[in-house]
Amino acid sequence: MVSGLKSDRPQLRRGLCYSNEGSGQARSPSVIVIGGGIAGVAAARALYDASFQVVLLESRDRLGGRVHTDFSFGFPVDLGASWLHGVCKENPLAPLIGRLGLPLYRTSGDNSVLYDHDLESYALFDMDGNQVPQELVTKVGEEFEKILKETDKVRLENNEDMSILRAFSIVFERRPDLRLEGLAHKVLQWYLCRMEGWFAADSETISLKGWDQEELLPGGHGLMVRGYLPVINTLAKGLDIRLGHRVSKIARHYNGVKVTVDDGKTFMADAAVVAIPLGVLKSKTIMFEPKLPDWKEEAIKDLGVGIENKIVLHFEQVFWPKVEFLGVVAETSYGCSYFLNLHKATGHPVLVYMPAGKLARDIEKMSDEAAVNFAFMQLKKILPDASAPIQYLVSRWGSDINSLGSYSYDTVGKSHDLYERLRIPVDNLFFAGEATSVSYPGSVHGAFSTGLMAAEDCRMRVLERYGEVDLFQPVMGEETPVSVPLLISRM
Ligand SMILES: Cc1cc2nc3c(=O)[nH]c(=O)nc-3n(C[C@H](O)[C@H](O)[C@H](O)COP(=O)(O)OP(=O)(O)OC[C@H]3O[C@@H](n4cnc5c(N)ncnc54)[C@H](O)[C@@H]3O)c2cc1C
Repeated sequence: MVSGLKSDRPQLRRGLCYSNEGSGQARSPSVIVIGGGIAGVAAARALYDASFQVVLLESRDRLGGRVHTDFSFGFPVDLGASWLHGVCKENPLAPLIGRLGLPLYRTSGDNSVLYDHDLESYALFDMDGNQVPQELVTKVGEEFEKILKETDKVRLENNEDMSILRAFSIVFERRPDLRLEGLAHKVLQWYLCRMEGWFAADSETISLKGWDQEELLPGGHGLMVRGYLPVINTLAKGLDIRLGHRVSKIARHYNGVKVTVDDGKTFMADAAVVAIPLGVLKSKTIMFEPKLPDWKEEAIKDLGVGIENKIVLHFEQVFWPKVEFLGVVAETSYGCSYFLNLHKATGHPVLVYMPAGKLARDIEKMSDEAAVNFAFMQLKKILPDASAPIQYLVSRWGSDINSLGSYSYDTVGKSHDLYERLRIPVDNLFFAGEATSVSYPGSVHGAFSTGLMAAEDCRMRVLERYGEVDLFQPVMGEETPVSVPLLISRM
């Protein structure tokens, strides 16, 4: 339970002795949070409520990071995260979403195939615009599950890791009866395409050993109908936030940290929470002094980061079937595609094209207009009478220097404990963000939890140094969460 929604901040206690570059002034413990995504904002909120002096440095001119609700159509549309994965009270974000009264629209329930789609929620078409019969979609969905079970056997028999794609081909060699032909094969490729979307990566790079190690909460998947931004804004209320502050150097000393931003300005504190994306850490654009230990650098290098994007198309009116997803099946998963129908959840005539992996990377090389045209051409294949969009939005999470990727995933041959290694603190640096979440990587609720965890570790460590652990409120665990039911429509 985040204590961040308390309106009255406990009184700062004085008397902790902190030497700031020789100033020797008595002051309260202090922390710099780097990165204003959900992880950073949650950490900053928790430490502020635990009476720390907190400053949050964010490189963009907005908060939220990979939570990005855009309002340029006159209503909220999420260009980054839009689902709450696991619509249930066990979800770490549920108390906050419940208390804010934010409605959720469930696109799939507990009976999801693989992770995020159930069999009733979509309409699939071939390239000629013929709808795939629903019985075939259901049958192939069941076959897909059987194939996945067979890959499990392959995993158990082999010490060496391999890609999901390789495991599929081994299964087909052993069980030719699971091979599908013609239209059924194309539908199977569509399932694979959806699986690749979940990891934002291609099946030849996803680890057989690691792909299902995350924890899936019950309750299916719910779209945040009013966008995710209210969650960020609530957590950020009253904090000292410096937008447009791109951190370029993080130096740690025996008694604190010194953080430098692009224009040379420096900030000092007892500790820092580093809540920047894995892609940015990989790019080495932030200098750590002294350098991070080898085990941390290796974890940064080895954990995968994939790309998923959204091309949001706003139409004059609805001309498509009333389903959650529209899909195009093809010979290869690269050729398949899908659109999320936002009309069902929000009432607005909007379709969201969502490419992932290599396709997303290829589309990022195009101009916005060309990307929109590409998505529209996919739509025209299945609905030849489709009218052109009146407005659009295009995300570029792979090339945006503030993210350099969409979310993390397990690559072939690398251990799942990389997430934990990314999280482990180094001296007075505490790490947070989706890529530090062992249980829920690549998600908003996972990133949120790591923010709280880093805040609590930081609080303990800083106060232990002064022998003051009992003087300050714990970051979490003392409040009994108020149970407010989630507002869910569909199912
Ligand atoms: C297209 C897409 C769809 C997604 N869909 C879902 C979904 O439906 N449900 C779900 O649960 N998750 C989804 N995710 C994943 C989810 O968005 C992320 O896991 C989560 O938002 C990550 O939060 P974070 O705080 O770890 O990182 P971020 O939100 O990326 O925050 C990091 C912050 O650090 C800032 N920063 C970067 N460099 C610097 C620097 N040098 N100095 C200072 N600040 C810096 C960034 O600007 C950013 O604000 C999706 C992601 C994408 C991209």
